[in-house]
Amino acid sequence: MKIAALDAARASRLRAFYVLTKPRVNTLIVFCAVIGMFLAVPDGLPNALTVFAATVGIACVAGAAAAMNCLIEQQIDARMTRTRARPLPRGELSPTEVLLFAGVLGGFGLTLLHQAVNPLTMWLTLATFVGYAVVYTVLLKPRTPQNIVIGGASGAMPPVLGWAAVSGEVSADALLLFLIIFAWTPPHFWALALYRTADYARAGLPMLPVTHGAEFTRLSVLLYTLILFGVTLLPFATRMSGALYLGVAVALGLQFIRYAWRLFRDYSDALARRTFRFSIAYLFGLFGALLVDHYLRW
Ligand code: HEM
Ligand SMILES: CC(C)=CCC/C(C)=C/CC/C(C)=C/COP(=O)(O)OP(=O)(O)O
Repeated sequence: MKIAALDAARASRLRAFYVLTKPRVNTLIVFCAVIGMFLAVPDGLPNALTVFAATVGIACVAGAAAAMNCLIEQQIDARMTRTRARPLPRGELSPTEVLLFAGVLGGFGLTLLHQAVNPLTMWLTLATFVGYAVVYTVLLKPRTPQNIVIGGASGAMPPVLGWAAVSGEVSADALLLFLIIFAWTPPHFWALALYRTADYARAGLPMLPVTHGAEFTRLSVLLYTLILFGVTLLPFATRMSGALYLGVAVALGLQFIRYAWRLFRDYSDALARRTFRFSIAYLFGLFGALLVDHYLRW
């Protein structure tokens, strides 16, 4: 009986560490990095060991960045309905444990990238970590409603990291992939912020719907969705990708614009929630199409 209770306590602590790494968000982050690795090889497949080490390394550093964000924002998280069940506000883990966990996980990831991938990828991943855990979380998020536009630069880095891991350089094509996620982030986040405005206001965070109101935010979502549509045409325009990619990008893009237009004209929290969920399926679909198109043209 006692042993069973101990096992359950250990399992729940392990689970708490896992939750700290924001595994669902980071699944898409790592997915985009892996696609970047495959697209970096003009014809053929990337080296399997490099792909494996880079994937594990980037995932570990991204998990460490998420844990640092949870550590820095524990008081804020305690005030928001969406985040108050996280391990720190619930008291499941101590701040020291979280700091150690982030240090070990991030240190392992960076060492792996340096030793088994290349130093460029390690430095770019470290810069992405600092961009999210320090520049976005500490400096921008509590200060300006443009926090996620500027901070989005670190979220847009994963395909660049993947590209650098396999090719040892950052090419113009990799920067196109960066631009796609950079333009995608505002509609992704502001759709959520629209139906979580009360949460952000309670936490004292200057998110766009809190500082500029719902209507301005809905207009901003629509404008960024249009910009995103234009940006997603660039891989085809530069011949990086072919007709299959173009077809998927246009179909997904029109659907995103439809969501954003309806959100602008006829707002409801349910629609904002659906738009947010669609934004995630959209990015999975778009990056999936880049990969399939790459190998069909090969
Ligand atoms: C500054 C940039 C970003 C901000 C502020 C942001 C914000 C958020 C927030 C607040 C959530 C809800 C998380 C939760 O309830 O636990 C979320 C969910 C999510 N985000 Fe983002 N995001 C950003 C960038 C990204 C990027 C770059 C990706 C992937 C490439 C991404 C993928 C996801 C996914 C997959 C979810 C769904 C998680 C779930 O189902 O629980 N986000 N995002
Ligand atoms: C090293 C590497 C690849 C790092 C990538 C990490 C990264 C840039 C993630 C951005 C996506 C993310 C977790 C946003 C959450 O926003 P938030 O922190 O405002 O959300 P919250 O309110 O749920 O805490």
